[in-house]
Amino acid sequence: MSKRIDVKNLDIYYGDFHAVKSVSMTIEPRSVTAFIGPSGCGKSTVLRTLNRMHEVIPGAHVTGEVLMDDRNLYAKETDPVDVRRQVGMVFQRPNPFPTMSIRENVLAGVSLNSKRLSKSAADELLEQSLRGANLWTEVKDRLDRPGAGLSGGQQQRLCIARAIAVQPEVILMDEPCSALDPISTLAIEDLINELKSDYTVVIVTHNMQQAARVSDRTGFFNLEATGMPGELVEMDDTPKIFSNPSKKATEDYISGRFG
Ligand SMILES: Nc1ncnc2c1ncn2[C@@H]1O[C@H](COP(=O)(O)OP(=O)(O)OP(=O)(O)O)[C@@H](O)[C@H]1O
Repeated sequence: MSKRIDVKNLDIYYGDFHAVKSVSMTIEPRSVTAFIGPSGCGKSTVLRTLNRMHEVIPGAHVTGEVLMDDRNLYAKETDPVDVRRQVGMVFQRPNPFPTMSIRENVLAGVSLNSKRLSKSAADELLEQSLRGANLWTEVKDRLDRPGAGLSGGQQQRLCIARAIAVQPEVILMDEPCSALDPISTLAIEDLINELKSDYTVVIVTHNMQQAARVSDRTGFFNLEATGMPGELVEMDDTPKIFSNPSKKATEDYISGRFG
């Protein structure tokens, strides 16, 4: 598990609108990479191209390449459903399936991928995924209760357990803590730190302290003006980005001079 991603000359469009231009970067395996930058610069858009969720939007398309350990995710023969199984995603608002129990929520993706599991294999995967998401001890006595009955932070960890259950290589997180209180946020941050020993993790965050706390590498995105495409200004080791960035725009942003 855990793969490297190489993005090469990626241009991203919504119909005629050129949203992000010419992104090239490497995302290292077993590490956390954070995307930061002002609103509208394309952080979430870039994130969604890493598991081909972008193209689900009518008219949306990309040019360029996204390679996962040298396999082009946009090659003709690549099945986007398979890509999304290998590259899982966690969203801003926890989104457990409201009518499903905790158990069903965790195993939902596995059933969708039409894997038939024995009861004991399903139980094992359930426990392993919930433990991986640091939720097992809190829910082990109520696995058949609705997932929607958990607190916001627990629901987000349930969504992470659901993502882990299909055994992905990469986990994408789009502002996973923005709907959570500070205690739940810390729980998710601790979890992100643990997840990187098994997965490649990419997180979009508005919170620069969070990027500094959880990530090994940080990419700063920016756009020159409204209506212009966003671009990756620089990507480097997180301590370097926050203490001695190479570009003035990055320094202005992290020192709060704009954004
Ligand atoms: N579904 C869509 N259809 C058309 N344009 C879109 C769509 N989603 C995003 N955009 C546009 O693409 C650009 C980048 O948006 P994106 O949401 O990726 O930025 P962001 O950096 O993640 O912003 P934020 O920090 O506010 O979430 C913006 O101009 C946005 O309006």
